[in-house]
Amino acid sequence: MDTSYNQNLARDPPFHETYKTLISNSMDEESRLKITLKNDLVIVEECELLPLIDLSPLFLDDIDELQKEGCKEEIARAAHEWGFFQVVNHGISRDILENMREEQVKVFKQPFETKLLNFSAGSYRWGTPNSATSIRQLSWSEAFHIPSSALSPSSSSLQQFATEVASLAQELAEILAEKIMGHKSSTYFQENCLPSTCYLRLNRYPPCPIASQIFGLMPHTDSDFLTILHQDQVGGLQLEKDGKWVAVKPNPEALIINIGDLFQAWSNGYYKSVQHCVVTNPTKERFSAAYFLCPSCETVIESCSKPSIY
Ligand SMILES: O=C(O)CCC(=O)C(=O)O
Ligand SMILES: [Fe+2]
Repeated sequence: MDTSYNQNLARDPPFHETYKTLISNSMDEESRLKITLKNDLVIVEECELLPLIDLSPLFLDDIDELQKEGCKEEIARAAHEWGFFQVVNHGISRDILENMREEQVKVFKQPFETKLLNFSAGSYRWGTPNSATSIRQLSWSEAFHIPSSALSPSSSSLQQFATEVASLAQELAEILAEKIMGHKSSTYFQENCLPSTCYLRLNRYPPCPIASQIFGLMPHTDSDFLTILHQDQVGGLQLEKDGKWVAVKPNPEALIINIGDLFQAWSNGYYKSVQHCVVTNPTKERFSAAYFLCPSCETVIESCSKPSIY
């Protein structure tokens, strides 16, 4: 066995050992039924259609109002029709993104035992809680879940990323609110989504030897207002569109935005919180970082129009 393999073993969570029974049961089941994950919903080719929005009109001073409004309209339309979109010229520099990723890789390179020390504090998780009864309920990934306010200056590139991405999230949320309320909105998101309630999730998806059968991250919707995601170039993110899984093609210049359950409720169903998942890769590890715009538990969320469907 070579050294790099040993190093990987030391840092990877013990998926195989822990889920031995579920994995071997599923192997038997697969050979009997010839099923794979991909049979659940039809997969279309990597999606070129996912809206890609140039945000530069929002940040340029010498741009006319019409162009700004056009950009805001595009954002609202994508949130309504897809619940997911990509943005370029988002104002977060390549340096900040690269430094954040470098720091993220270091955090995950720690030995598994060291990462586990954060487990009880709730900031580290791997796999899926013991409740899984089938291999399809497992996630082949590990993650750090960090409230923005807990980022220490020693993790300055993570902090810098969180600060920049937080202000982009606020800006997008205000635009979405403005478009649905029909007037410039207030400071609602600034007041209710504070650094202590918003958080950063760093995800790592180790290569998976049984990639066709197991999710990297099970299908779910996000429960926040909106999420901003930065993924690497490996790919694996899929979202549900018209009853199909659509693969999101990585774009090195883009950040991915998705609407969460709270915005869906707040907008009375106008903006869509869409199911998404991550599929595993047999040979490559994958990293992503997500910022979740969340209010405090006391915030009352009411639909902005009546009759409310929630
Ligand atoms: O890793 C990804 O691409 C998606 C992550 C995600 O959906 C999440 O952390 O909620
Ligand atoms: Fe998600």
